[in-house]
Amino acid sequence: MSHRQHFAAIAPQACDAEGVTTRIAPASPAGLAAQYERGDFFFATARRVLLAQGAVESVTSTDPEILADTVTGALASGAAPLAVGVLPFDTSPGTVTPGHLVLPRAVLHAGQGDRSLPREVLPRPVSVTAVPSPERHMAAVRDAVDALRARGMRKVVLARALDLDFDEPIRPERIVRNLASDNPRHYTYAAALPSTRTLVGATPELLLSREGSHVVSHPHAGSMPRFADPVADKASGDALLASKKDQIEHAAAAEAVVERLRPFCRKLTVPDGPELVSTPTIWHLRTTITGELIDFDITALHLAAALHPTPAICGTPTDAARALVTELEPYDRAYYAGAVGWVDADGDGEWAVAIRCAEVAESSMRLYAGGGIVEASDPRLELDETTTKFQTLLRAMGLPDLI
Ligand SMILES: C=C(O[C@@H]1C=C(C(=O)O)C=C[C@H]1O)C(=O)O
Repeated sequence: MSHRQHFAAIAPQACDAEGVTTRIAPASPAGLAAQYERGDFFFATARRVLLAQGAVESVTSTDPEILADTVTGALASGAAPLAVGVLPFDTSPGTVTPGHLVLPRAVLHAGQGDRSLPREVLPRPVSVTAVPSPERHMAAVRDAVDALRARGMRKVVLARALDLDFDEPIRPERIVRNLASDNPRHYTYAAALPSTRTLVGATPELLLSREGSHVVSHPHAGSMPRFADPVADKASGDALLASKKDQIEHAAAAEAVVERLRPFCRKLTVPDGPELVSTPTIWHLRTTITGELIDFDITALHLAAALHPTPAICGTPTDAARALVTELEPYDRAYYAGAVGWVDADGDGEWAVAIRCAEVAESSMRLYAGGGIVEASDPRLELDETTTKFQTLLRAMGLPDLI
């Protein structure tokens, strides 16, 4: 039986009888972070902050093309100035996890500015479970390397999860506020999922932005840890730039983004090689790809759906890598390594890669972290890389020493 729905479910929301979105006067970035509540959509970038509340309509489909077309139609009717939401990791035929967008009841914007708020305190978990165990993850990396060779594949991205249980409710608001002040140059996000869970995270990686005819994507791939000692820190960044293994891993991601953008663009600008960038916890290789669109009817959401999943979070070739992820990871990624963002009635929008994140339930949460595996990958270093990647969330929760 196919789980694919060849339609999008459009649900008018009963609580919003008037079906009109209110735009509220510009607020301060810190003010919007302070206002965010579970159930809202929050998206903070280096340039602006968006807070969307309530829903006049929601659009849900397992087919990303149908989702994008349906959202475009709903926005054209003028019900709301923009739509916000998530795409799952698996958007292939047969996926069980739908993309989900809402046309919000209220949209609040803020421009650049200070967004630091008093540090929020979160509880300590009563139990921590690694899924799979660190040993099993290293074994999966070894299996992945064997499979890459046996199947003639270039790269696969393997992730692991961390399940935390608490003896009191978790307030995602607090995590979001800490993430937003820790990561002012990146994309801090919170999105209500079709389950009652909330996806929260702070990612450095832009899948796609569209502003008029101008499109930008910056795939990240290749990672090394940051260090408190400036000499060790610089050496780690330099080692990343010089690492052949990481350059190979990166090239797979950058080349795929260029290939997938090419049919949509009359001009594409691609630098000769990647640059070194950092988050507070990790160094990355990044390529910034810019283009000029041929057809203005292609929205940011259509483009994001066409690019996703990139080899930065899946692998190369895509279908074989996705199948290997399903074979080797003992859980369904759901929205981890999906995309999160917004699209407006002009087709403009921003979609970030949904990594460095957690799915937050009532009193439990699951954190995810993955890394690209190529033939030269070392299982121990890959395990350490995922440990470093968990730090974005763990620091925001005041738990830097948890694992
Ligand atoms: C998959 C993740 O990160 C991705 C994998 C990277 C890598 O393998 O070097 C780098 C950046 C991200 O595209 C993650 O953080 O979970």
